Amino acid sequence: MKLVRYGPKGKERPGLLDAEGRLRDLSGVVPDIQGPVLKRLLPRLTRLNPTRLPLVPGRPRLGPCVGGVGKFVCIGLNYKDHAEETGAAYPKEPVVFLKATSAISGPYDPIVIPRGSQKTDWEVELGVVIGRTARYISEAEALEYVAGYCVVNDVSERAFQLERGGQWDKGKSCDSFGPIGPYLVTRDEVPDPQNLRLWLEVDGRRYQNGHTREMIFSVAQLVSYVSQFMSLHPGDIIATGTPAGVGLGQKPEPVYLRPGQVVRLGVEGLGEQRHRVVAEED
Ligand SMILES: NC(=O)N[C@@H](O)C(=O)O
Repeated sequence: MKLVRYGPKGKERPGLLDAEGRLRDLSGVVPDIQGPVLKRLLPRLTRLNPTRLPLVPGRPRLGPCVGGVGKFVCIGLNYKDHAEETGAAYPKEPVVFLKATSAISGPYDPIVIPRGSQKTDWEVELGVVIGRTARYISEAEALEYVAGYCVVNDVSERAFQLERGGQWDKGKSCDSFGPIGPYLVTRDEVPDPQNLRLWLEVDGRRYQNGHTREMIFSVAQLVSYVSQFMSLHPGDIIATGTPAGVGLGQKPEPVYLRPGQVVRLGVEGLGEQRHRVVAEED
């Protein structure tokens, strides 16, 4: 099932795409697609007949595919080719950092270049949405705690991240730096999260072309690993790292986003995002 949230920013309603790709309203079934609701909704989905749900007229904006996200956990350097392009050593254990949830935006919302930024960059990633509270879980059971998957762009300001001291979070958390969606694709539709192509283009030029089989730490390993350090709750998201081809890694010189450019990215079976790049208004 492809779950969506549609409508104006901050007033999104729950919906789903039916077999013909038409948008249906889910608000008679659940108030939103988020944490505790997600936990209740998932078992009911198999019994739901989408053709009985009201069709949504027009083409409303799609918002972030999960609302009220409690934690946006990110994994760094999880693809060898990306670690190499940034000159970093391969991690011996997953590199974990947090992106502020205020960075979350919709799949077609603009990417806003923050004030003072010269180095705003892109990162296509497979996003994992947690469906059940996970604490000290094993790798073998980890995928049972996953509600589904979505496309994530881990937008990053490299100077804020790498040149301004401290940890990475400052360069990862600016408003609009966490587009998620268009869909939350439920786990039953993604039999193997390690078998998905992922790609990203800027103005039609393909920069990233990766595959989740190249991850250093698999989705199951990551969910289990993170759960050893913090409890994961329904609606929490783990962004699983990016393959090679980010702007920072371009040769002979890095390439960064400029206002007016268009970024498109996708993960096989999970849909595509499209963002216009704009400057922050003073
Ligand atoms: N370099 C960097 O920020 N990397 C990551 O976020 C990543 O590997 O996904």
